[in-house]
Amino acid sequence: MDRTPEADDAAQKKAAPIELVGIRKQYPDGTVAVGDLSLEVRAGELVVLIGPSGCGKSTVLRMINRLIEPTAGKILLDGEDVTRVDPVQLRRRIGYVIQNVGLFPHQTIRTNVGTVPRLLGWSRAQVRARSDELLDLVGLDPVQFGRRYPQELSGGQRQRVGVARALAADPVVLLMDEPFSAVDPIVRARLQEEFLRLQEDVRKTIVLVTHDLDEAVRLGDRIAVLSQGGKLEQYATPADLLGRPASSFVREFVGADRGIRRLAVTPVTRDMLEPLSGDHDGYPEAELGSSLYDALAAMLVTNSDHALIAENGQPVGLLTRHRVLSIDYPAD
Ligand SMILES: Nc1ncnc2c1ncn2[C@@H]1O[C@H](COP(=O)(O)OP(=O)(O)OP(=O)(O)O)[C@@H](O)[C@H]1O
Repeated sequence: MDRTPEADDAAQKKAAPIELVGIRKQYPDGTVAVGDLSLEVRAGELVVLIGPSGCGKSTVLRMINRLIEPTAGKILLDGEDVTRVDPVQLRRRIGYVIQNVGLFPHQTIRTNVGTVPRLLGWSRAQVRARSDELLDLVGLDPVQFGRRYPQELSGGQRQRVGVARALAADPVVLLMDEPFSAVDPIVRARLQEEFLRLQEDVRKTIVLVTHDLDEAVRLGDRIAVLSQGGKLEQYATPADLLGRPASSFVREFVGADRGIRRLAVTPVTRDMLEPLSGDHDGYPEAELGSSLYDALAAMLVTNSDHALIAENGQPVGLLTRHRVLSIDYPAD
């Protein structure tokens, strides 16, 4: 989507940066869930926390909105130390979406979405207008769904209501803990797509926890890989993480099929192309900037060794199957 710098500025003001400085969480029984973690998340950035079960991902997330109090360290939201802010006030600025959504079963969808605006003392008319606007934004018709109860919705629809509710008071940060894991893989892929489009519009600062590397690669601007005790193993863009794992832990974590995953985050660029020559009838087409994965898939489906690459509909060169399969892997 094209955005003017002014529109970007306006959007950015609705999001705030987060900085974790040496945070630690030791539970009363002595378990060190997070030892010493520092991480900065830029305003409007979507950062994914990933790592093996029990490595401290949820603990980190819940320290940001103070559902869990850190044992040491600082968490700065827009430069302000969150431990000095009243937790209730803080949570109104931070949307929180969890796996099973946690909708109130005896309230209608519209009432569920309006929860925080109501707490903030908005008028009935304002709350209703905002709820309907949000339902629309997440692709649910307010007329059709507004008066239903949560159990009258599918899992995927409930998940969208959870996102709408978290966005209702226009928070500066959205925390999401396994938001899409309760739905089947097809619905999940659709929700992820819709969510990315939504993020284009709202540009919140988002910290999302997942177990699913494909989800991390698809959604994250940057991915933080954690190991036990909340140790930060690598913090990088999806392409960097897959292309240059920083340690043997990360290499193992991203798995043997990282090459294929990497194709999905590497765009077709001009320097990969061979000049146009002769007859290219029958070659599959792909756009410059589309992923190598999509270009390769088109070649495989048509059993062709070449794809015709176009920019704005105009052919600009040829990509070969060999070139796709020989993208560089910097020495690990
Ligand atoms: N209240 C508690 N008391 C003691 N230990 C706890 C408590 N809550 C969590 N832990 C421990 O802290 C560690 C981190 O837990 P956390 O839930 O943050 O991990 P996670 O990475 O989100 O795990 P998962 O992916 O399985 O959800 C785990 O070893 C967990 O057993």
